[in-house]
Amino acid sequence: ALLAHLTCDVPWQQQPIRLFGKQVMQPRLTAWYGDPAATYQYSGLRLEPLPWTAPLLQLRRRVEAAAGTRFNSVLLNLYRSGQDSMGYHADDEPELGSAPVIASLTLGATRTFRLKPRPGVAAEALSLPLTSGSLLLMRGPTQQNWLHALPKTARPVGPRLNLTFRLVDSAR
Ligand SMILES: O=C(O)CCC(=O)C(=O)O
Ligand SMILES: [Fe+2]
Repeated sequence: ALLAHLTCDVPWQQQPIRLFGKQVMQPRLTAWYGDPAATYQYSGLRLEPLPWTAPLLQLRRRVEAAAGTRFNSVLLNLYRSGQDSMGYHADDEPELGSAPVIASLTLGATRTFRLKPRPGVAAEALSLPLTSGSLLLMRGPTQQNWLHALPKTARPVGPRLNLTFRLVDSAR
Protein backbone atom coordinates (compact mmCIF):
# COMPACT_ATOMS: atom_id res chain seq x y z
CA ALA A 1 0.00 0.00 0.00
CA LEU A 2 2.86 2.35 0.89
CA LEU A 3 4.65 1.58 -2.39
CA ALA A 4 1.47 2.28 -4.40
CA HIS A 5 0.73 5.47 -2.46
CA LEU A 6 4.24 6.89 -2.75
CA THR A 7 4.65 5.93 -6.42
CA CYS A 8 1.40 7.74 -7.30
CA ASP A 9 1.32 10.72 -4.96
CA VAL A 10 4.92 11.93 -4.58
CA PRO A 11 5.80 14.83 -6.96
CA TRP A 12 8.70 12.92 -8.53
CA GLN A 13 11.34 14.90 -10.38
CA GLN A 14 14.20 13.95 -12.65
CA GLN A 15 17.06 16.23 -11.63
CA PRO A 16 20.03 17.29 -13.72
CA ILE A 17 23.49 16.71 -12.25
CA ARG A 18 26.94 17.77 -13.33
CA LEU A 19 29.05 14.74 -14.20
CA PHE A 20 32.65 15.35 -15.32
CA GLY A 21 31.68 18.94 -16.17
CA LYS A 22 28.67 17.91 -18.26
CA GLN A 23 24.98 18.43 -17.45
CA VAL A 24 23.15 15.06 -17.53
CA MET A 25 19.82 13.84 -16.14
CA GLN A 26 19.92 11.50 -13.15
CA PRO A 27 18.91 7.93 -14.15
CA ARG A 28 16.13 7.81 -11.52
CA LEU A 29 13.40 9.99 -10.04
CA THR A 30 13.82 11.73 -6.69
CA ALA A 31 11.97 13.68 -4.02
CA TRP A 32 13.18 15.25 -0.79
CA TYR A 33 11.04 15.64 2.35
CA GLY A 34 12.01 17.09 5.69
CA ASP A 35 11.73 19.66 8.41
CA PRO A 36 11.79 23.21 6.92
CA ALA A 37 15.33 23.86 8.17
CA ALA A 38 16.77 20.72 6.58
CA THR A 39 18.08 22.10 3.28
CA TYR A 40 20.64 19.96 1.57
CA GLN A 41 23.25 20.28 -1.17
CA TYR A 42 23.42 17.16 -3.31
CA SER A 43 25.65 16.83 -6.39
CA GLY A 44 25.68 20.62 -6.72
CA LEU A 45 21.90 21.00 -6.19
CA ARG A 46 20.30 22.86 -3.30
CA LEU A 47 17.24 20.87 -2.29
CA GLU A 48 14.41 22.53 -0.35
CA PRO A 49 12.45 19.85 1.48
CA LEU A 50 8.78 19.18 0.82
CA PRO A 51 6.70 19.15 4.04
CA TRP A 52 6.19 15.74 5.67
CA THR A 53 3.04 13.86 4.70
CA ALA A 54 1.19 11.73 7.28
CA PRO A 55 2.41 8.36 5.87
CA LEU A 56 6.03 9.57 5.65
CA LEU A 57 5.91 10.98 9.18
CA GLN A 58 4.58 7.67 10.49
CA LEU A 59 7.31 5.84 8.60
CA ARG A 60 9.93 8.21 10.01
CA ARG A 61 8.82 7.34 13.57
CA ARG A 62 9.08 3.61 12.88
CA VAL A 63 12.50 3.94 11.23
CA GLU A 64 13.72 6.15 14.10
CA ALA A 65 12.61 3.48 16.59
CA ALA A 66 14.35 0.72 14.60
CA ALA A 67 17.56 2.72 14.13
CA GLY A 68 17.58 4.18 17.64
CA THR A 69 18.24 7.69 16.36
CA ARG A 70 16.51 10.85 15.11
CA PHE A 71 16.09 11.91 11.47
CA ASN A 72 14.89 15.24 10.05
CA SER A 73 14.68 14.39 6.36
CA VAL A 74 14.30 11.65 3.81
CA LEU A 75 15.51 11.35 0.23
CA LEU A 76 13.25 9.20 -1.95
CA ASN A 77 14.64 7.47 -5.03
CA LEU A 78 12.39 5.77 -7.57
CA TYR A 79 14.14 3.29 -9.88
CA ARG A 80 11.54 2.83 -12.62
CA SER A 81 13.23 -0.20 -14.20
CA GLY A 82 16.54 -2.05 -14.28
CA GLN A 83 17.90 0.80 -16.40
CA ASP A 84 17.60 3.27 -13.51
CA SER A 85 20.59 3.29 -11.17
CA MET A 86 22.91 5.19 -8.84
CA GLY A 87 26.67 5.31 -9.37
CA TYR A 88 29.34 4.78 -6.71
CA HIS A 89 29.39 7.58 -4.14
CA ALA A 90 29.53 8.21 -0.41
CA ASP A 91 26.95 10.22 1.49
CA ASP A 92 29.64 12.52 2.81
CA GLU A 93 28.17 15.98 2.26
CA PRO A 94 29.23 18.38 5.04
CA GLU A 95 25.67 18.86 6.34
CA LEU A 96 25.56 15.16 7.32
CA GLY A 97 28.52 15.42 9.70
CA SER A 98 31.48 13.08 9.91
CA ALA A 99 29.85 9.76 10.91
CA PRO A 100 26.21 9.96 9.82
CA VAL A 101 23.58 7.34 10.54
CA ILE A 102 21.61 6.74 7.33
CA ALA A 103 18.65 4.36 7.33
CA SER A 104 17.74 3.01 3.92
CA LEU A 105 14.32 1.42 3.42
CA THR A 106 13.51 -0.55 0.26
CA LEU A 107 10.04 -1.14 -1.20
CA GLY A 108 9.27 -3.01 -4.42
CA ALA A 109 11.73 -4.87 -6.62
CA THR A 110 14.83 -6.50 -5.13
CA ARG A 111 17.98 -4.82 -6.47
CA THR A 112 21.63 -5.46 -5.64
CA PHE A 113 23.27 -2.84 -3.43
CA ARG A 114 27.06 -2.77 -3.78
CA LEU A 115 29.66 -1.57 -1.31
CA LYS A 116 33.35 -1.24 -2.16
CA PRO A 117 36.16 -0.07 0.10
CA ARG A 118 37.82 3.24 -0.72
CA PRO A 119 41.41 3.02 -1.99
CA GLY A 120 43.70 2.12 0.91
CA VAL A 121 40.95 0.43 2.94
CA ALA A 122 41.68 -3.28 3.34
CA ALA A 123 38.31 -4.98 2.86
CA GLU A 124 36.41 -7.02 0.28
CA ALA A 125 33.61 -5.51 -1.81
CA LEU A 126 30.09 -6.57 -0.81
CA SER A 127 26.86 -7.20 -2.72
CA LEU A 128 23.61 -7.13 -0.79
CA PRO A 129 20.27 -7.99 -2.40
CA LEU A 130 17.89 -5.50 -0.76
CA THR A 131 14.41 -6.98 -0.57
CA SER A 132 11.11 -5.17 -0.14
CA GLY A 133 10.66 -4.07 3.47
CA SER A 134 14.36 -4.36 4.32
CA LEU A 135 16.07 -1.62 6.32
CA LEU A 136 19.80 -1.08 5.76
CA LEU A 137 21.70 0.99 8.32
CA MET A 138 24.91 2.77 7.40
CA ARG A 139 26.70 4.34 10.35
CA GLY A 140 30.01 5.05 12.05
CA PRO A 141 32.86 5.23 9.51
CA THR A 142 30.87 3.62 6.65
CA GLN A 143 30.85 6.78 4.49
CA GLN A 144 34.48 7.50 5.34
CA ASN A 145 35.73 4.04 4.32
CA TRP A 146 33.27 2.83 1.69
CA LEU A 147 31.52 3.82 -1.54
CA HIS A 148 28.10 2.43 -2.40
CA ALA A 149 26.06 2.09 -5.58
CA LEU A 150 22.89 0.66 -7.07
CA PRO A 151 23.94 -0.62 -10.50
CA LYS A 152 21.71 -1.14 -13.51
CA THR A 153 20.52 -4.67 -14.19
CA ALA A 154 19.60 -6.39 -17.49
CA ARG A 155 17.11 -8.59 -15.60
CA PRO A 156 13.51 -7.51 -16.12
CA VAL A 157 12.60 -5.93 -12.78
CA GLY A 158 9.69 -3.84 -11.62
CA PRO A 159 9.99 -0.44 -9.93
CA ARG A 160 11.96 -0.07 -6.71
CA LEU A 161 11.48 2.70 -4.20
CA ASN A 162 14.23 3.54 -1.73
CA LEU A 163 13.94 5.96 1.17
CA THR A 164 17.12 7.14 2.91
CA PHE A 165 16.42 8.82 6.24
CA ARG A 166 19.06 11.36 7.25
CA LEU A 167 19.80 13.92 9.94
CA VAL A 168 21.03 17.03 8.17
CA ASP A 169 22.34 20.15 9.84
CA SER A 170 22.28 22.93 7.23
CA ALA A 171 24.44 25.06 9.50
CA ARG A 172 27.22 22.46 9.50
O1 LIG B 1 18.80 3.08 -3.65
C1 LIG B 1 19.65 2.74 -2.81
O2 LIG B 1 19.60 1.67 -2.23
C2 LIG B 1 20.79 3.67 -2.50
C3 LIG B 1 20.41 5.11 -2.40
C4 LIG B 1 21.57 5.98 -2.01
O3 LIG B 1 22.68 5.55 -1.91
C5 LIG B 1 21.35 7.41 -1.74
O4 LIG B 1 20.20 7.89 -1.85
O5 LIG B 1 22.33 8.10 -1.40
FE1 LIG C 1 23.98 6.97 -0.92
